[in-house]
Amino acid sequence: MTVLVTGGAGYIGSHMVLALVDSGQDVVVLDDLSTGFPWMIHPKATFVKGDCGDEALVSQIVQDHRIEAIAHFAGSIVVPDSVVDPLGYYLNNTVKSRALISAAVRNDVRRFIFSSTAAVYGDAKESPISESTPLNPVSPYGMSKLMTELMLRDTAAAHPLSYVILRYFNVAGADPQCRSGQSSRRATHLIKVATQAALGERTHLDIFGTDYPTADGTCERDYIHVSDLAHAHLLALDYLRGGGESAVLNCGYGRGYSVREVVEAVKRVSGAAFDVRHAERRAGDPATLVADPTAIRDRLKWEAKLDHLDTIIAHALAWEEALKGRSSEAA
Ligand SMILES: NC(=O)c1ccc[n+]([C@@H]2O[C@H](COP(=O)([O-])OP(=O)(O)OC[C@H]3O[C@@H](n4cnc5c(N)ncnc54)[C@H](O)[C@@H]3O)[C@@H](O)[C@H]2O)c1
Ligand SMILES: O=c1ccn([C@@H]2O[C@H](COP(=O)(O)OP(=O)(O)O[C@H]3O[C@H](CO)[C@H](O)[C@H](O)[C@H]3O)[C@@H](O)[C@H]2O)c(=O)[nH]1
Repeated sequence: MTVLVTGGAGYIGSHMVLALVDSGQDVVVLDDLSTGFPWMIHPKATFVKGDCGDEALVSQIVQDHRIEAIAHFAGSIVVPDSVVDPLGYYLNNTVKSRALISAAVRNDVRRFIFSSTAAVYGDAKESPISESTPLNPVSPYGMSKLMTELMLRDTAAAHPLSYVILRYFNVAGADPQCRSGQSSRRATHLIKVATQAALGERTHLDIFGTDYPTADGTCERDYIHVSDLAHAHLLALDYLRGGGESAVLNCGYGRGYSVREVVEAVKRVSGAAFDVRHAERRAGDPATLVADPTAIRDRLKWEAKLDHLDTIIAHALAWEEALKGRSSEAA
């Protein structure tokens, strides 16, 4: 029995593949390499280059490899891009997820894990955010993910399919053994950008907005280590294998850090004093996004192991350093 990981050549999917292989499970990666990299694919995984929205291809993979569960990471992830190209995001994140879910149902795959996002909550009025906080995505990206959540819910009500939807807060860090990490040079995520500044790959770092209604005026986020997140996926898979009911679970630690706190921590951990500038607010940034992790702890018995900001930053720095040798390959 084998797990199909879509998007397994990308940042988070590659950590799921590591977690599966490390625990002795067989994996097929389906990835079109639009933002992923061939060298991110685990040598022990079977790789199929293709589109997760190609229902015939997915059906063939399921039959050839006796796929028991699908972990669906493939998608487009840049929030501002989704505002400029909503139809592209609805195609890649929603329409293609529909085809993948359809292939699962037609071929009797009964377990499905989906990468959703805190962006489904939009600018939430409450903190911390629980799964019952009202859903109000403010970007096509968030809406494209919410639509897939709803398709899964309705499909599971009509067919023998169970799912776990994981709503990630801010994913950061890299594999503690430095086997994978965030590799896109164009990444906009704060910790990635700050580590690049610390290593001299950027001239400076902009803090987007210093007048938010937070303790120090900068936005607060709940940063979760990518390997803790991958472990949550393993537990979700075991939970479904054990007959667990479909569930929607927030993934975060329940502790927020401001942009200034993150920048100071990157300076401390790296020992590098890079240039930090104050810039205008970035459109669409909520002031505070912090998860209430009660449900995932209760339901999956998930325990964070790497929940220290300095640990997340140290691993991100180590990966960024390792990437330097791959500068011609990372885009
Ligand atoms: N990075 C974050 O902070 C974050 C936060 C919340 C949710 N997510 C979700 O997690 C998932 C993984 O994100 P990531 O950060 O690893 O991004 P990523 O860009 O590194 O990985 C996405 C992978 O999917 C592949 N892909 C894209 N479209 C495809 C398609 N149609 N068919 C096959 N492969 C395709 C890409 O080539 C890439 O390897 C996404 O669904 C994203 O929405 C990410
Ligand atoms: O150079 C930078 C980069 C970011 N920021 C700030 O740092 C905070 C975090 O920004 P990120 O870009 O790292 O992450 P986001 O919170 O915007 O979004 C991420 O987390 C969300 C959930 O919380 C979604 O899942 C989304 O897909 C994912 O990109 C924001 O206040 C942002 O304005 C800066 O000040 N300077």
